[in-house]
Amino acid sequence: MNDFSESLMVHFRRVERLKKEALGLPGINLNERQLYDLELLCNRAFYPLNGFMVQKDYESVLENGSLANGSVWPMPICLDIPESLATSLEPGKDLGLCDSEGFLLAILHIKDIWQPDKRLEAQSIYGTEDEHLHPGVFNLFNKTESCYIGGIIEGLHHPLHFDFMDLRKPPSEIHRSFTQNGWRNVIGFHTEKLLHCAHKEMVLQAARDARANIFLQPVAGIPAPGDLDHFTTVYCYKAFVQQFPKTMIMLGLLPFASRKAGPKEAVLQAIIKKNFGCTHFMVAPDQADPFMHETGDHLFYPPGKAQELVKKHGPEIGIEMVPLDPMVYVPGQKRYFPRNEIQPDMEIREISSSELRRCLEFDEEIPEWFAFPQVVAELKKTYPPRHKQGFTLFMTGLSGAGKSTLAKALYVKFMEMRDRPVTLLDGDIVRSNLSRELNFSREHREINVRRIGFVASEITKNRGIAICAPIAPYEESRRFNRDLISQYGGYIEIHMNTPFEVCELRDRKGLYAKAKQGKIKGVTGVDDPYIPPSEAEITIDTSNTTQAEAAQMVMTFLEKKGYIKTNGM
Ligand SMILES: Nc1ncnc2c1ncn2[C@@H]1O[C@H](COP(=O)(O)OS(=O)(=O)O)[C@@H](OP(=O)(O)O)[C@H]1O
Ligand SMILES: Nc1ncnc2c1ncn2[C@@H]1O[C@H](COP(=O)(O)OP(=O)(O)O)[C@@H](O)[C@H]1O
Repeated sequence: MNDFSESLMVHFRRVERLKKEALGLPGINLNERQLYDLELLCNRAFYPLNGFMVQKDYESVLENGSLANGSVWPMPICLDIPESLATSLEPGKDLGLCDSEGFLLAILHIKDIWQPDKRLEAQSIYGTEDEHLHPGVFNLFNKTESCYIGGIIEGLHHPLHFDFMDLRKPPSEIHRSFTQNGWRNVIGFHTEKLLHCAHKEMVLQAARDARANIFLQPVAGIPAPGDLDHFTTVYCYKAFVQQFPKTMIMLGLLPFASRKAGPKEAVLQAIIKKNFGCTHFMVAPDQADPFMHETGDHLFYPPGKAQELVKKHGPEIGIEMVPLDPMVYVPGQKRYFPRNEIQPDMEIREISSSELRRCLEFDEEIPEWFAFPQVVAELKKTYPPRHKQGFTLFMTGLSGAGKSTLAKALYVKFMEMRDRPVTLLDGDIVRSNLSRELNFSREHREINVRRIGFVASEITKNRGIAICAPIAPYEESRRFNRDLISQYGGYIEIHMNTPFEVCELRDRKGLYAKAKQGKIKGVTGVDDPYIPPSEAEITIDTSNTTQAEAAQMVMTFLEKKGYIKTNGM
């Protein structure tokens, strides 16, 4: 047996022994954030940490920005557990750490269990206790359990990933590749943004100044609402890397749960980059700011603070800070300039991320000075122009307001267009198929409406047209659906605000008559409320609008917003 197979055997025996030991252990299924932390603890990206923090390290981090032994460490890496579990555990015992399906990944040898002072933590790490001002504080107060548990970890398996395995190499392998390639100076570039032409100039400038190669390490972590899916971003990064000479740059993904703690998080990123073998670390003025996608006036931390703090701790960590100076395009000279070198008389060009998204949605050209065509091609696969995206028409209103009639008219129009699959989710159809067991209580109506929203979101995601026509009397479930569906395509709420008296007169199903006679209770508009939508895209009163006019109003809206092209209709 050679050395390699022998060490593999030792590893398998250890895993088998630990698995047996773990059979009788209490266990906990980790959430996404905890899994990312565990992965970086196990693969040594968080070196010198060898487990979730113990109490004295945690307190020292909050007080001094270092571990109890004095080595720089800016933020807690703690495992939070509910109090009910904490009271059943004790130091000296073990806890199994599992993924969301209960698959055992590691064993924690418990050293400490304590209740943290979250206000103190918020103030020390984020610089505020106001959860409305900072998403990291919001998560700490609302999405973090009340007890922390610390101790050394013995890893059995790495958390499972099925995507981009070639880009998920651990620090030891990446470090080895640098050495094999003969790279002595390597600049780590940690990013969560899409990268375009100006970024290439910034990276080239930094590489020239430091005579270094580049390790581009985008974050594969927990997406914020409105973020692109990470499949698209990774393909964009691959396309970006192709713009450099092959021997200059290497791409790797970092499984990392960002806390958006600005300067302190930038120091943590610097430690991680050092552990991957980088000698330099590129830091943006707004690095890890919770509002880094926005303009300078909206940032939470003072611009440049992250660069300052990394520079200060760089010598101790063993990594040199390289400032990433934002560049802008000057069309008069057909080149990029650092923003701080722009003179008042120089004309500059920029495209914000929302502007870029708008250009993609309306199929407008994206200038080559801004983005590489290969990156744009990847973005276009995810953001097809609006007329190729899916969308949901969500009609809401009293029974008899004209929802089904309009829904059917539109269904026929879209079927005639034949460019996207169309699904009609009328209130009655849903009630007799998806929601047969539900009644008309508030709770059941909310479930019913959310179910419709879920189905519509799947249809929209797959680029179809969903036409929904429930009463949907409450704002909560309508808002829930709006937020869910708009992630995948268009969401257009149509308020059918036909007056109650008109609906009552129509009473095609005899619903109102039965309510009047006291035969049924909880009828919307009679003895159950209808809360009108506050932000409907279209409002239609069918007491003074014909069926054809109502359909035309919707089609005109869709055309104006780019969701349909009506030539030939
Ligand atoms: N108590 C009560 N209140 C309101 N409506 C009632 C009730 N009982 C039965 N119906 C009939 O059920 C049809 C579908 O209702 P929805 O599923 O759209 O309602 S909800 O969105 O869940 O509130 C709805 O269909 P439409 O007339 O097409 O709106 C009603 O005719
Ligand atoms: N734009 C309209 N103008 C006149 N009558 C309408 C219009 N839309 C619907 N109606 C009539 O109102 C009644 C109820 O319409 P329906 O579409 O079934 O309402 P809902 O689905 O909101 O309960 C039907 O008899 C229908 O013919």
